[in-house]
Amino acid sequence: MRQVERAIFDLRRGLPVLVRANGSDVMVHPLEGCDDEALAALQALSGSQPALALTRHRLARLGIDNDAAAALLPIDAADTAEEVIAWASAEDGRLPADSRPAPASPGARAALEMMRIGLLIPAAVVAEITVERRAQVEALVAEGSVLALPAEQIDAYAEHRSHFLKRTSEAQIPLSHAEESRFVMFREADGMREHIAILIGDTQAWNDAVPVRLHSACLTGDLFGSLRCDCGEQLRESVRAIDERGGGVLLYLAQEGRGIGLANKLRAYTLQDGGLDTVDADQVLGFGEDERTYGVALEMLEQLQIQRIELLTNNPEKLNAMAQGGIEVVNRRGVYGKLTRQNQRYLDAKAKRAGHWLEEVLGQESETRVAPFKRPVTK
Ligand SMILES: Nc1nc2c(ncn2[C@@H]2O[C@H](COP(=O)(O)OP(=O)(O)OP(=O)(O)O)[C@@H](O)[C@H]2O)c(=O)[nH]1
Ligand SMILES: [Zn+2]
Repeated sequence: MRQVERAIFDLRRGLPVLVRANGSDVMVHPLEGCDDEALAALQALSGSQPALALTRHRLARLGIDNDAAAALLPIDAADTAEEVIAWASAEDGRLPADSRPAPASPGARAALEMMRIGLLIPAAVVAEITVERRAQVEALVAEGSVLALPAEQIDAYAEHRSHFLKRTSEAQIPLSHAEESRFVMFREADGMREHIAILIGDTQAWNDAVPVRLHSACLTGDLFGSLRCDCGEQLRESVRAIDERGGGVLLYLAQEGRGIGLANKLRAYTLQDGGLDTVDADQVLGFGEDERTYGVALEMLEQLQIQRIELLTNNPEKLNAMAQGGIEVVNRRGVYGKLTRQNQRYLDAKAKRAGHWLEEVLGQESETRVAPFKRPVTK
């Protein structure tokens, strides 16, 4: 596992890494930080012409239907890094007319997975190592200049990361909306992300169905009171509501920007300023409408020995994730922030495109895509 973490650190610093997959090794360079020099270096080192690995979401944005999660686009020797970056992430990015996507190799798929774990733009330039260059590349790996790792390790990492949560430390922190609160910190095994469970009230006196809020981090809203979203108000309102209901848990999850990370969320905001809604802006960057998974939340609930819950959310996906993870959700309560001039478009998109139950805030005329909450069947 440690090799994956090291690789992600190198990629985040803009360095290429070598991914070994089924006997065909590929050199991977993140799209972020890719320039003409990097393209030329990748070509020289690998002995082959690099290609661009893109997600299905980005391909859809470029007008290409792709059943698989990713595909590879050829990069011609005459193409500049600026053009390649535009294909991968510009709102008006267009492919050359003769560009045809090829199926993504296991190495390319693993490359995109690393970009996602590293919270980079999910696009990478990959180049297959030719037989002639193999010895030279292996020498670089042996001397420690290039890091190498097998594609399977990256797949396994993505699958298992939620199962290695360590309860690291805790403390009593009285909050203005809930004086009796205890912060319990959990760290993922790789040390890259930390999540916090805030235990509110006297845990011995909690109701049989524990009020639970799963709150995904939003630095801009939670901390600075951004008016672009409703997160900060939902956070404080949840703490208050949990306290009022006799105590429960707020899981503060390191899933900034629906899982795409703060850097990408800021990019997405700039795209929204150009007219796109929150879902389309993420798609331009290569992301799906919601990149979050709730394995970490389920693991935290398990470690806290919570099995029956009342969930504070307007998001049907969270209910599904809990029910599918074996948690019994006996009830749902909405949690609302104020409607503002600046967040109306965002809340509209949440209701219309992701089916969030926001009629209370937006008024009855807002059409939501899903039926009201019915008690889900649990295992
Ligand atoms: N990518 C992206 N993320 C956003 C945007 N606005 C807010 N977010 C993120 O959306 C997430 C909202 O998380 P939550 O408040 O837990 O959940 P929710 O999906 O709105 O569902 P509720 O439980 O009903 O509040 C946070 O991670 C925010 O950072 C945006 O425009 N783009
Ligand atoms: Zn927010």
